[in-house]
Amino acid sequence: MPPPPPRDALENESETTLQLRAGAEFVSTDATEALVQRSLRYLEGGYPVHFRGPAGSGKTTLSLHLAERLERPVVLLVGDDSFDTRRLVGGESGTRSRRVVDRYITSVTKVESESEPMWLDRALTVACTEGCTLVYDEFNRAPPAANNVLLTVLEERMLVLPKAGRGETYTRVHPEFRAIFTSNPVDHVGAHEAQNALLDRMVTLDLDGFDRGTEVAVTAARSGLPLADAAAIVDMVRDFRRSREYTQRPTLRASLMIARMTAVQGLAVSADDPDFVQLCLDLLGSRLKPGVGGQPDARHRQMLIKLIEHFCPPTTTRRDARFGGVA
Ligand SMILES: Nc1ncnc2c1ncn2[C@@H]1O[C@H](COP(=O)(O)OP(=O)(O)OP(=O)(O)O)[C@@H](O)[C@H]1O
Repeated sequence: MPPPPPRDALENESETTLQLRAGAEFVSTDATEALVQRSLRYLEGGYPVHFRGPAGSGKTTLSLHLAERLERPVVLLVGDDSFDTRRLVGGESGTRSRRVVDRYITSVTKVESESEPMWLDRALTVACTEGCTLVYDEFNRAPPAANNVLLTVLEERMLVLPKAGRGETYTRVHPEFRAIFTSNPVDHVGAHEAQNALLDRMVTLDLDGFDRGTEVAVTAARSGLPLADAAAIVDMVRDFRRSREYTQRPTLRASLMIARMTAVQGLAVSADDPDFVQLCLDLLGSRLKPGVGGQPDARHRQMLIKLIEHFCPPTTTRRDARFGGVA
C-alpha cells in the first residue's frame, strides 16, 4: 500500500476538548471551596482567573475543577516554548479545490476550477467561538509573543486572526467564553516572564500550597490511608518544607507519592518499618543536594531519619496491602 500523503502538521494534532466527569477525584474542603467560590465570582463576572504558584501547589487540579463547575465544554492547552500565534489560533492548512463541468450545450464543455485555502481552527479559536472554558496550563512556558493574541480576546472580546483565511480578520468572542490560567514562578525551568499587559487583564491568585487540613484530606482520599497516617506523612513533609534544606521544594505531591506507595506496598507509617523509612529517604532525599550512590549524604540522612522518627514513631504495625487494613 502506498504511504499516506504528507499532511500539514496542524492536521496531525488534535485539540483537547474535554467533557469533565462530575466530581472526578477533586477533594473539596472549606479552604478549597472558599477559593473556588472566590474564583467563580471573577469568572462569572467575565474576568479570567490566573493561579500562580510553585510546582505541586494544586493549580492544575483546581483549574480543571473550576472549569467543570462552569458546566461548559473545556479546552485544555498546556503552554510550550514552541508555541506561536498559529499554534493557538489556527491557520491555513492545505487547499480545497472545486471543479465544475458545464455541458449545458452539448457541443460545448465549459470547465471551471477554483481552489481556496482551508482554515483549521486551533484551541483558542475553538474556545472563543464555541463558548468553551479555556484552561491554559503553564501559559508562561509559551513565548510571550505567542500569547499576545490573548490581549484583545480578554479586553475587547475580539479574536484577531493572523490572516484573512476565513474571509474575516477577526471574530467575536462567544459570551460564555471563560479563561483560567496557571503559571509557575519565573525561576522554574522553561518559564518565561509573562507580559504585564496580559497579567493586567487577569485576576491573579497566588497559590503556595494548601492549609494542613486540605493536604491531609487530599492525601487520605487519594491514597486510601486512614486520616491519622495521612496526617503523619503530611506533617513530616510540611516540616521538611519549613527546614529549607532542600534543592527541590517538597510539595503535596511528595506527600501523595509517599502515601500512595505506603498503601500499595502495605507498609506501616512507622520508623520501625525499614521499607517505609527507605521510601521516605528515596522520595525526600532526592529533593536534597545529591549524595553518593543514590543516597543522601550522612548529615542529610541523619536529618531525615530524625524527621521520620519524630512524625512516624515506631508504634504501628505493618499494613496488609490486600485489604488496606492493618495486619
Ligand atoms: N483538591 C484536590 N483534590 C484532589 N487532588 C488534589 C487536589 N489538589 C491537588 N491535588 C493533587 O496534588 C497533586 C499536585 O496538584 P497539581 O498537579 O494540580 O499541582 P500544580 O500546581 O498544577 O503542579 P505543576 O505546576 O507541577 O503542574 C496532584 O497529584 C493532584 O491530583
